[in-house]
Amino acid sequence: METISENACFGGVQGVYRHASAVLGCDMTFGLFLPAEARRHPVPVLWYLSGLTCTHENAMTKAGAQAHAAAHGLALVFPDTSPRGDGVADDDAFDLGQGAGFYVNATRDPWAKNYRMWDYITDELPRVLMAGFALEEDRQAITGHSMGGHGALSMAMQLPGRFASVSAFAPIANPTASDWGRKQFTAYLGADEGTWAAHDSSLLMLEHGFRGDLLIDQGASDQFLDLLRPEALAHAMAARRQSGTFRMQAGYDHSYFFVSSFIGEHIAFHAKALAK
Ligand SMILES: N[C@@H](CCC(=O)N[C@@H](CS)C(=O)NCC(=O)O)C(=O)O
Repeated sequence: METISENACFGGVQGVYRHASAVLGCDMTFGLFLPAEARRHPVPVLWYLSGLTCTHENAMTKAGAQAHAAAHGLALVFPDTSPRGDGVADDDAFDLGQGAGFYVNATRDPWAKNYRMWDYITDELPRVLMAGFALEEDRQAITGHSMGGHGALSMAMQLPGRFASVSAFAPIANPTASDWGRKQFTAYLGADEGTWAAHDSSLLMLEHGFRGDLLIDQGASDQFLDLLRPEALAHAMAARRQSGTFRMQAGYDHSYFFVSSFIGEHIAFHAKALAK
């Protein structure tokens, strides 16, 4: 693993690191914030999965998360959103290919060779992190924005016991019924919609729910509401009688101004769940 940068940040360190990913078949870059406590003992960790067009850098520089993580003694992981590089398949559209891995393991060409973001986030990167840094493997939580909210919710529901809590900012809540989902699942997973359900938070909510603490924030003035379909997840939570909070935030759009407005509440929410 190569250190790209390490900067002092709220008493801790904001690092950026690169490693060779065997799962994705390319080099991957991630951001990791370690609070001051990590110098003395392993600390709990909050994963932040980003949305379309993002690298590890967007949330790391725009969400304003580090001050809150430092206050609660939490580490933050900021992974990239897809495999990268000249030899990795891509598409001209911003919502397919590099920057748009959708947190699935692709089974269709040309994507199958590198696009295994599910395995990367749930298996390979955790092993890299736990081996290399002072992190507590049994105290993890997950959040994400948009496509990353979809990834966070899917992983939390599919991996019971892994995450104490899950939250999401404007998640792609019902991708099997949205052009942010149907297009990508057709490309990555093929036309058989039976394989898609495992990656739809509203369907997973109806089938599994989440055993742990759950918080969703959605801007009521989000320009992508018709693609995100928050109502499907809200209906599923009610039908499942899922404990948790779903908030429509008046006036907020899809941007990082929305994320940064509520990140402090999300981090406090995860810190409380991780302290149980
Ligand atoms: N570029 C796309 C929108 C992409 C977009 O809004 N991406 C969100 C996540 S879905 C994001 O976080 N963008 C990067 C940023 O704001 O830093 C468009 O104009 O339609």
